[in-house]
Amino acid sequence: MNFADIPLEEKQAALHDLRAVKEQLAARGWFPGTSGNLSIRVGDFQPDQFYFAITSSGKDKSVNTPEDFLFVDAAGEPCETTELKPSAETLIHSKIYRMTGCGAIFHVHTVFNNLLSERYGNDGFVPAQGIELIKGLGIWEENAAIRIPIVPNYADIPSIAKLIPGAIQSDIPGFLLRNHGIYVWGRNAFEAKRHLEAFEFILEVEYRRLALGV
Ligand SMILES: CSCCC(=O)C(=O)COP(=O)(O)O
Ligand SMILES: [Zn+2]
Repeated sequence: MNFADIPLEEKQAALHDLRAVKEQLAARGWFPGTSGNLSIRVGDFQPDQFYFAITSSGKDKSVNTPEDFLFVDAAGEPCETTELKPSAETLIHSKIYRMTGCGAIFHVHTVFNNLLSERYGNDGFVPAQGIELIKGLGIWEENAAIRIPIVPNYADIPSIAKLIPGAIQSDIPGFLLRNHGIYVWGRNAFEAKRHLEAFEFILEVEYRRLALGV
């Protein structure tokens, strides 16, 4: 399927959903200092041919403008002639889509995801157990224990993208970038947002457990 063959209504729906999620996450203060990026995939998926709408690079994600999003292909190249630049982290989104076939990917920087990725960075994962919101990740086992993967952070985004296949676990829809932020994904925007909120809740509980020594 070529980009031009994807129905206009589907593209407009993706932009509508991206704007709604951007506003909701901005209201939580999850885009400090122009950080963070969001994407939603459109059309059919093949590992080497797919398309997604993604936030433009360097924008204040807490304000709405006509230049907030653009469509790119699997290589991260804009689908249409535009002055806009896709997120600097577009290749990370592209690699996650390629590996998972998911429908939406959200990335935010928060204090809790930064602190815990630093605390557990040498272990390669943040352990979490006994938190009801683990079910928000789609894991419904009794007293589930999970390990949230941590990927080293580099200024060179292709170097990060290369490490992503090793960090993707079939049952954990996200990973931390050390001292940087969190990436989450889902079949659609609703699921990816649920995963993001669940991860952030879990990380805050684990941080506070460490702080309280409980
Ligand atoms: C200003 S934070 C550094 C860049 C970053 O990590 C980020 O999430 C935002 O980059 P983008 O190009 O998507 O605006
Ligand atoms: Zn980032």
